Amino acid sequence: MMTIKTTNLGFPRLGRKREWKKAIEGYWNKNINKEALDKQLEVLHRDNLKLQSSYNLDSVPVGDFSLYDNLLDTALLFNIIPERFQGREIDDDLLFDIARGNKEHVASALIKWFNTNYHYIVPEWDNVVPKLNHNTLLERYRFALSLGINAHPVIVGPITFVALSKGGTSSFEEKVRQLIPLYTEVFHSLIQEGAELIQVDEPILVTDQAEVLKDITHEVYEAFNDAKVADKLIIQTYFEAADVKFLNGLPVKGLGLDFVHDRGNNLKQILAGDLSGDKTLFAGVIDGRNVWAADVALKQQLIEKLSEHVEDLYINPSSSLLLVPVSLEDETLDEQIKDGLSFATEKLGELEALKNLFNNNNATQFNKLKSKYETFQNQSFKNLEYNYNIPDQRSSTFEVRKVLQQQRWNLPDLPTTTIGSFPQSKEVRQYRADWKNHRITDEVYKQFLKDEIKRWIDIQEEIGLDVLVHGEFERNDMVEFFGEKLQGFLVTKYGWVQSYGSRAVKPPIIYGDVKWTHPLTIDETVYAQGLTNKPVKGMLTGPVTILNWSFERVDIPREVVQNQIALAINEEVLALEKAGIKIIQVDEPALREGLPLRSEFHKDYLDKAVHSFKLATSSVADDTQIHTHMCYSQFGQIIHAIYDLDADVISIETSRSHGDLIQDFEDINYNLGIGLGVYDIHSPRIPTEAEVTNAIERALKQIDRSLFWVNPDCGLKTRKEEEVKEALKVLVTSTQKIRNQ
Ligand SMILES: CN1c2c(nc(N)[nH]c2=O)NC[C@@H]1CNc1ccc(C(=O)N[C@@H](CCC(=O)N[C@@H](CCC(=O)N[C@@H](CCC(=O)O)C(=O)O)C(=O)O)C(=O)O)cc1
Ligand SMILES: N[C@@H](CCS)C(=O)O
Ligand SMILES: [Zn+2]
Repeated sequence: MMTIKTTNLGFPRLGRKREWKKAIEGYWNKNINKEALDKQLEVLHRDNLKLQSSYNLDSVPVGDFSLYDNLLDTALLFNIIPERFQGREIDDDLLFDIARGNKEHVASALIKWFNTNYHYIVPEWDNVVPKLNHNTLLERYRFALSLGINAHPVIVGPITFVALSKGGTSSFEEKVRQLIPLYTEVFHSLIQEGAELIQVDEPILVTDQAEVLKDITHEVYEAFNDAKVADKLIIQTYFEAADVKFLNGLPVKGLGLDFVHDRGNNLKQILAGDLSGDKTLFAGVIDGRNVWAADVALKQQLIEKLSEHVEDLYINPSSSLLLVPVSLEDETLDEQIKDGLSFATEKLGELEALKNLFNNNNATQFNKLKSKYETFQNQSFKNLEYNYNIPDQRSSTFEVRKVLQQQRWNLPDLPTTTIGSFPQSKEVRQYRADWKNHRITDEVYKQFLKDEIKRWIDIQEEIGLDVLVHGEFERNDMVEFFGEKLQGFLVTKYGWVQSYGSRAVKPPIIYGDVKWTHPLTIDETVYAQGLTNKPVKGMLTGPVTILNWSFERVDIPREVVQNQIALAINEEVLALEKAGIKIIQVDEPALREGLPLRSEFHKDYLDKAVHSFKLATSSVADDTQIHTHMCYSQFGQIIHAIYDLDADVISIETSRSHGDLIQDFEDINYNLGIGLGVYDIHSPRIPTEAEVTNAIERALKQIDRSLFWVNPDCGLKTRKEEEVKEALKVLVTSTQKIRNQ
């Protein structure tokens, strides 16, 4: 049996107690200076490297640590600076301004990293002059060497970098060609410093785009070969299967393939002999984006199979561990469930156990993990039940429902509303933290929530909105909150995962059958409704989003879990309706994110998503109005599925995409209620009346006026109270003026 080696593709930068977030926000808020920030981050970076190294990895990744986002780091390295920020010194303050915007300029766009809930900063090519700036990757590599750690640099590859960029007049190929000498220079510098492996992330090569990118991919890696750097490069892919034969034809040292999310297709190609003997394989055998302990016995078999076809084998997580929490160590979870879990640190332990089994014939760790896995599996958390006898179709058509709903509410022309959340102020978060830590009683916390709801109902009435919301003050997050209340979920204390910049989420863990056992949102919603004669919209998160933003079990079909969640949400929808709440919004902002990276799998995904949304929402009476909301979405590919949801009203983010998105809806003759986001909530900037009026009027040229609603792009939880009040006043005033015309 050959010797195997272990490595990693990236580690969470947040820190066990979110030290990274606290340091960076401390600097932004001017609580610490740059020197202190650098010092704190250096400690965290060093600890991350040392921790990984302590698991006997043959190589530890370096370059994954960042002050905000890796794609942004690469953009700065190659001087791809947005035009409006050009001319400034290339330093960390520039990096933060590009990521967050400043008084003068808007930030660069944030987009989901493939099918994950992590967001990267989109590089902008307008009027850029690519060149090599300060070589931060070399600096980070030297840092690892100075700690005596055997490390390999990680960088996003040129094909993926350009594919995820926007702007500029040059073609895709021209942009890539401009980058070749710059990448080459960086690779040279690293090799000179002693790098034996360089991990070049090219996840774009597992998507539908891979086919048309073959020629340029070939050209780039041949050029690296001519420059004598390719023999150190590993082309790293993840999240889907790659075309192994094609990648094998590139003159590089090795390939990184995902053997967890590849639907078996990477393995098939390896077994078919598509990888030649001179290539090193970096096999992603441990799930890098879920929290379940590996079935080590199964992994042992997988490694055995691979080793029969590969001469030089590394095993590693299937993707960067950025997508999972840092460590289980601080969690006080039910031991039975804890046995079944594995966060980033524990995953490194799984790799070490497998390595010791194969190389040293030492099965001690392996047997321990195997027995834990079996203990967890033998528990009866799941019965896979989801029998149901409820409709997945509204009983009447939209035309009939619309008349009945209008009779009930008599809403004005162009009704105004918001998306659900109001500011999660420091005070709101502090009250919740105090309540969770038993520093205040349930009564005090509940009274605070009531006061906050009342204050915001009054504000909404004063501003003149038509459909009000209670504000979501009782929620830490739109998914974690439901995870806390539904059976079958558990929530962690420190299981944070970076979502964008310094913002993190704590995805709940679905460990068993999901069930609704008691009302989730009734108290707050009914209380809010009792304070006003205007309708208050109930506010729920939909099954597709709850599933996507949780860690789901991998041994239960997704469809089963999704439908179990749908049934639970359906119970809540009916409970709200029974309590007199007849407008109910079921948010699905993650519907687009979960779309498979290969179009051949889209239909199956979308059919199941639509079915579960309809299970959750179709049981209501005709005159109950179902809303849904989506944001961060590129709608083109999923527009038909959105129509099929048959929601009475959809509110969507549009302000950043201007007219394009409205066109998508017009193209399919979308004929249901539609609320267009008329201003960008990610920016503290207050929109002008002219901007909002213009957004509404432009949309009304394409959308039937009787179907049209006016709302912000998304929830307002990250904004300050004054910003929200001012912006909503502008929204209502602009709408009223258009009504009166
Ligand atoms: C719509 N978005 C969401 C996504 N995914 C989700 N699961 N949820 C989403 O809403 N994906 C796409 C986008 C991403 N957008 C965001 C927006 C905002 C955040 C965010 O603000 N995250 C917060 C953490 C929020 C939270 O859960 N807070 C808890 C705990 C608060 C806390 O830190 N408490 C302190 C003590 C109190 C204090 O002093 O402040 C502590 O425990 O130490 C709560 O409110 O109870 C963030 O800060 O990162 C994320 C994604
Ligand atoms: N109702 C949620 C949706 C966010 S996507 C909110 O308003 O925050
Ligand atoms: Zn949203």
